[in-house]
Amino acid sequence: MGLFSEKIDLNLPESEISYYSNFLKTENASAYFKILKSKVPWQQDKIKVFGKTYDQPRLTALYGNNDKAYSYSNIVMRPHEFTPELLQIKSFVEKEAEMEFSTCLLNYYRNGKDSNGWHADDEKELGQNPVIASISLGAERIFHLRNKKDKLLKHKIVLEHGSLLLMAGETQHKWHHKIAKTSKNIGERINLTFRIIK
Ligand SMILES: O=C(O)CCC(=O)C(=O)O
Ligand SMILES: [Fe+2]
Repeated sequence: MGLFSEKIDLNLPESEISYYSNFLKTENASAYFKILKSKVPWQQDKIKVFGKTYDQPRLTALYGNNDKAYSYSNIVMRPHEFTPELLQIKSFVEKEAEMEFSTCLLNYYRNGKDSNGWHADDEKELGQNPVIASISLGAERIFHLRNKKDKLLKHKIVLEHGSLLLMAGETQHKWHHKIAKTSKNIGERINLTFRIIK
């Protein structure tokens, strides 16, 4: 893990969110990016919006230590077996979060046009008050948070290469989050979100 990793608590109401820049050393983060980009069987899912079918604006993959599927927005994902690199990252994250995860959902944002719309990770198979641990590799993207009840209550944070974002407590019940599209000419990004699927 990075020598200068520093924990920042976001201190937003109705949430428990902390951010660690340089959670992974830059060179390790770059090596993970490269190997995951080439090794992961990235899949293109379809989403349905008002009855029309579109390509989801990013590629994804699911890894898990059980065979439990993960379903969200009409997509059912089946897990692959963890690879050595993912198990290594998982163990770093577990040490910081002081808990074990069963599953990792990976997102591959090919450029600034790829995105992840407003949502909460509140599916019932994630359990009550799920802890979500999110590692960012590659291009920086802005992570937007918006309170579900008070939509004027918003926050944003830049997710840097090698960073860790931890969301816990009632965050998923009270807040939505998204990765917005950007017209900036930016590179690719891989995101890993560790979860427990029951
Ligand atoms: O790419 C990110 O940082 C967020 C991913 C996310 O919210 C999700 O997969 O549920
Ligand atoms: Fe999410």
